[in-house]
Amino acid sequence: AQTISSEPGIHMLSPWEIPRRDWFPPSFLFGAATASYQIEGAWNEDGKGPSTWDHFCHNFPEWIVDRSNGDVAADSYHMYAEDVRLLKEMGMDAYRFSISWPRILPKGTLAGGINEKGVEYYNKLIDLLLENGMEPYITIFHWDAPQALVDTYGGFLDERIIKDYTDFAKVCFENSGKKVKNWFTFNEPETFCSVSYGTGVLAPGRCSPGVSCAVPTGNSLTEPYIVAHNLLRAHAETVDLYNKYHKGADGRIGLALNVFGRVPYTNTFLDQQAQEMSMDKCLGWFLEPVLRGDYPFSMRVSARDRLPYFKEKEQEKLVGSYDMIGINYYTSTFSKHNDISANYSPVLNTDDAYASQKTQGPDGNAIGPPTGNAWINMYPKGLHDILMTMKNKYGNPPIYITENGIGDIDKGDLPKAVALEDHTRLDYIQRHLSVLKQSIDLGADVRGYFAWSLLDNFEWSSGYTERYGIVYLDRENGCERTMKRSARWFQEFNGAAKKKTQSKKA
Ligand SMILES: OC[C@@H]1[C@@H](O)[C@H](O)[C@@H](O)c2nnnn21
Repeated sequence: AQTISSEPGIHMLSPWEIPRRDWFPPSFLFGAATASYQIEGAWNEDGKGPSTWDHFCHNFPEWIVDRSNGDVAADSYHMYAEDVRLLKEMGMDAYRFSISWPRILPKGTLAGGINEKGVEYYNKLIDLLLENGMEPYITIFHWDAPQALVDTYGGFLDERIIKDYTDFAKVCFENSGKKVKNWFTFNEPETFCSVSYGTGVLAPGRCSPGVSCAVPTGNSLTEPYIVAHNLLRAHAETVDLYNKYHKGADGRIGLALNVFGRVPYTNTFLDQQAQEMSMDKCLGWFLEPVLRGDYPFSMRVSARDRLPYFKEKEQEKLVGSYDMIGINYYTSTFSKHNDISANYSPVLNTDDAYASQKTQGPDGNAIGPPTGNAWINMYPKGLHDILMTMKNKYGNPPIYITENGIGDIDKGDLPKAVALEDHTRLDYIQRHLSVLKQSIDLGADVRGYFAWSLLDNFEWSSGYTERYGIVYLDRENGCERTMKRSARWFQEFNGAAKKKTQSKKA
C-alpha cells in the first residue's frame, strides 16, 4: 500500500486490510472496558467507604500529574445508563467493568456490613446491560482496595486479605452470580504488585527508601512478591468457592493479565535469554501458578528466598483455577540483558529479570510508531507473538483481549474537535484486530476483544491528561459523552444499524 502518512514507512490500511465483522465468528464478542475508580465518581455517596485510590489522591495529590482524583471521574455512578446506551449504539456485545470493593463492603470486611445501595447500583447496571442484549464481564478487583483494610492490617501485604477478598467475591456472586456468567478475579496483578509496591506509582504508593514514591517506607524487592502471593491465594480460594457454589452450567471465571510483548534487543543468546526472563517476569509470574501451581523457574532462580512458597493444598487449588484468561495488550519493548558485574544488585522486583526494556532497538529505531503517550509504541506483532506463546507454550487456553488501546495526551490543550477525530486510535485498533484475525486463523483460542476504554476516564497517576476512550468525556460540561471516530467505526463494524433493525423485527 502507498505511504500516505507523514511518518516514513507508515502506510494507512488499504480498504481490503480494514477488519470486517465477518472475519470473526458470530460468537466472538466485541466490547469496551472500564474500571470502577476510573469512571464511577460518587466516591463517598450512598454509604461507599474510601478506597486506597481515594486516600492516595486526597493525601498525595502531588503524585498525580494534574493533582486530580476520581471523586467525580466520569460520574458513571449516576450516568451508567448513558454508558449502556452508547455501548448499545455501537452494537457492542459485551461490557467489561469492575466492582468497587468499598462500595459493597465500606469497611472492607463482611463483618463491617454490606452497603445495599452499592449492591443495588451494580445490579441496575447488570440488568440494563442484559435488557439490551449485552453480556457483563465483571472484574472483581481493579486496584481500588478498601482503605480500611490497609489501615487495619496493610491490605494485600497481609494474608488476612485472602479471607476478606474471598468474602467480597462471595457477596458479588450471591448478588449477581445468577445473571453474570463471566468473572475476572483480578485486573493486571503484575501491574498492581510491581507498580503499587515496587515503583510506588500506583496506590498505595509504596517503595523502598531511596526510591522516589509517595510512601518510601516499603521494600521494592520483597513487598511485590508478598502481595502477589496473597493475591494468588485469594484468587485460588475465590475460584474454588465459585466452582463449588456459583458456577452453575455456564459460569466462567479467570483473571486478566497485563502482557507486554518482548523482543530480544539483539539476536545474541544473552538478549534472547533476557527476552525469556522478561516474559516470565510479566506473563509467567501469574500465569504459571494458575497453570502448574508455581512461579516460573527463572524467577525462583533470580528472586530466590524473596519469592514465597505455596503450600501443597494451595497449589491444588491454584492449578487450573481459570476457565478463561484475559490479556491486556498495549505495546512491546526490546529486552536487553543486564551485565551482571560483582556489584550489580537489583533495586526493584522487576530488576530480577536481569533485563532492561528498551523502546529503541540497537539501530535507534523505535519498536513501532509513537501513538500519543510515552509508553505505547504501536507494535501489533507483539500481540501475535503473545497469542502464539499462549497457544504453543501454555496450552492454548480460552482468551479474551480484555484491554487494548492508546492514550491521547491532553494537558488542557487538546481541542474537543481534534480529540473526536481519533484516527490514530482507529488505525491502532484496526491493526490489532487484523493481527487477532491472523492469530485465530493460526489456532489461538481468542473469543473476544474489549477496547480500552469505553470512555475517557481517570488515568491513575496521569489523572485526566490522557484520554483512552473511544467516547469523549467532557468533564467541563456535565460529563457529556460524545462518540469519537473510533466509536463510530465500531458502530459500522458491528453492523449496529443492521442489529437495530433486526431487534425491531424480533
Ligand atoms: O493505562 C491505560 C490502562 C488503564 O487505564 C487500566 O486501568 C489498566 O488496566 C491498564 N493496563 N495497561 N493500560 N491500562
